Amino acid sequence: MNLVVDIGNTRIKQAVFEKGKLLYQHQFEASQFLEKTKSVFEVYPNITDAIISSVKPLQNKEVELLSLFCKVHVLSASSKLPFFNEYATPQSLGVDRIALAAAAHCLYPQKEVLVIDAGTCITFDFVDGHGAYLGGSISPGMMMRYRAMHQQTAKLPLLEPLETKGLIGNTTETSMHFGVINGIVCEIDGIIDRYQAQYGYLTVILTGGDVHFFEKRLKNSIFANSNFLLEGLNFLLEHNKN
Ligand SMILES: Nc1ncnc2c1ncn2[C@@H]1O[C@H](COP(=O)(O)OP(=O)(O)O)[C@@H](O)[C@H]1O
Ligand SMILES: CC(C)(COP(=O)(O)O)[C@@H](O)C(=O)NCCC(=O)O
Repeated sequence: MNLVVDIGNTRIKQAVFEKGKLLYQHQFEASQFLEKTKSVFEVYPNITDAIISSVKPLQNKEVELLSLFCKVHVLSASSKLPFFNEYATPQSLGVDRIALAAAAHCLYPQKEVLVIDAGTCITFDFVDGHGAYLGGSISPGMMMRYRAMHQQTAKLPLLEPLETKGLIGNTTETSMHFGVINGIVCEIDGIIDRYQAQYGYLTVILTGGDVHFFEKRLKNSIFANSNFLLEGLNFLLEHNKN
């Protein structure tokens, strides 16, 4: 059994896989790492290997704790990859984006795949049909847009995201909600259109914590998969076992 751990900028995601099948997945805050790690090994004592991917500086104690229970692979620019990494600065590429590219390549071999991760940031990552990861783009995520408008203006309130629909906001709140939500929807559809104009038919995956906000609002057809990154980590763990 494998344990995969994805430390994102907002939350930690943890999952257990057996023979490629996801048995369990859970999300929690960074402060709960110790407690959640101990409890996953209590429930799944047959975990033999783990992979940890962190977009934040990794604390030694996190790796040390996992190493008490099983063999641990820390995902980095030096890990063995199942795809060709053509990012011009591979050392600076986010390890979460490496995992997304691995899932794209392993789940959709010989296809052009665009992965959109709506998390703390919104990332676009493209893998071509020859198994080459070309890169993509990074833009502010949904919560970041709400927080930035509040923090960098005198009058705009800090709003919680709202699953509302409309075009013309006639209050401060609806203007902000429509600006954030419609802005992201148009951005995602517009970027998909541009990739399609360049590459023809694409498989498009939408993942990340905010997937539910956007999956039904897009004009392009996409596959929503909240566990895509975790699946990519499981492929990378298998690929890096000796
Ligand atoms: N319980 C939750 N705690 C924090 N964020 C949540 C929660 N549920 C949904 N979200 C949304 O998920 C987003 C983070 O997505 P996620 O993919 O977990 O990010 P990251 O991988 O960058 O940590 C937040 O911006 C927020 O809008
Ligand atoms: C772009 C990111 C901040 C996204 O992080 P997330 O929103 O998934 O927490 C992360 O992948 C990162 O720190 N990347 C480093 C820069 C790069 O990928 O080129």
